[in-house]
Amino acid sequence: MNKRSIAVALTIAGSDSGGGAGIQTDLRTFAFHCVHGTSAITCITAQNTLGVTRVDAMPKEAIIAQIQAVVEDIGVQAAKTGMLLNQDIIAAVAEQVKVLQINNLVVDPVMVSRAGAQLIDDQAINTLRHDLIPQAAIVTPNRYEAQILSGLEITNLEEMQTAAQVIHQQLNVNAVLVKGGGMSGAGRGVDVWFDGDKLEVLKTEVVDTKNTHGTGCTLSAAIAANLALGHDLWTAVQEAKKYVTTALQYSLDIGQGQGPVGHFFPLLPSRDSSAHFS
Ligand SMILES: Nc1ncnc2c1ncn2[C@@H]1O[C@H](COP(=O)(O)OP(=O)(O)OP(=O)(O)O)[C@@H](O)[C@H]1O
Ligand SMILES: Cc1ncc(COP(=O)(O)O)c(N)n1
Repeated sequence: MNKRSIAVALTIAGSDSGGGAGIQTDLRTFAFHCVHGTSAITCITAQNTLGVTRVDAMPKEAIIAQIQAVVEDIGVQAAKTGMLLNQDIIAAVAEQVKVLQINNLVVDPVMVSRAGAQLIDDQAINTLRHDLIPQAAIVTPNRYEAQILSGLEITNLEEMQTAAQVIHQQLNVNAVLVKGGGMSGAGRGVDVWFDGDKLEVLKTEVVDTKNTHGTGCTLSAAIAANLALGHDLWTAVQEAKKYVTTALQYSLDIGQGQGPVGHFFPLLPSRDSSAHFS
């Protein structure tokens, strides 16, 4: 049989039963990039477009076993973390990243929902800050997460830029991308990059849709996929930003609340096709 070579990426994240965020979104994003997706599930959420109704954590040992099973046999060129839920899980994941020498790690520090609600406790945030984020190639906080990590209030682009620099310095992390999905007006969709050298603003058009569920997961998974493919970090971030913008343009109007972004847009016969969107 013909042995094909393919890049491999790992997502360490939670399951979203509604398929709009978490593991489900990450694997679709990897697949779109022709990267083989592997996963370590940290928790199971009962979730839909209206919100989360229940969360069950996986046992720490089960999470460690999943990571080891993937890395020790298959090997990964890049990885991302998403919802890690509690301090125990964050510490276990940080330990595995170190011991297994997982490179090209994208940390999406899922702590606060877009609506501003804190999802993990203060102890967990400390462990994220001290044990996991310093091992990342890049950390991708949203507006509220960047406020927590920097200790600064963020209301405009200038404050996003200051926060990115403060996070870079205080957390000793290689690069920071502060995401602007939670900003208002024209600032929505404007992200800020800082790597200790270049301070860059990533701008795209504002996509006018309520269906933005899973944008953060999609962006971090796309960065990981591009790193797995061998792109440098800055290129990976720029490509991922383009991808999430198009995915937003093709977001899915399903459920009664906030629908997910669409990952396989080029495969759809037509945006207006009633067969797909009715
Ligand atoms: N309406 C929009 N138009 C254009 N880009 C957007 C829009 N909303 C979010 N984005 C982009 O999506 C990416 C994810 O950012 P966001 O701030 O939404 O992350 P998040 O809060 O982690 O996401 P989530 O809503 O999935 O929790 C960023 O690149 C951001 O600029
Ligand atoms: C399982 C899971 N993981 C992550 C998020 C947040 O995701 P996002 O920031 O992309 O909305 C979520 N809602 N559910």
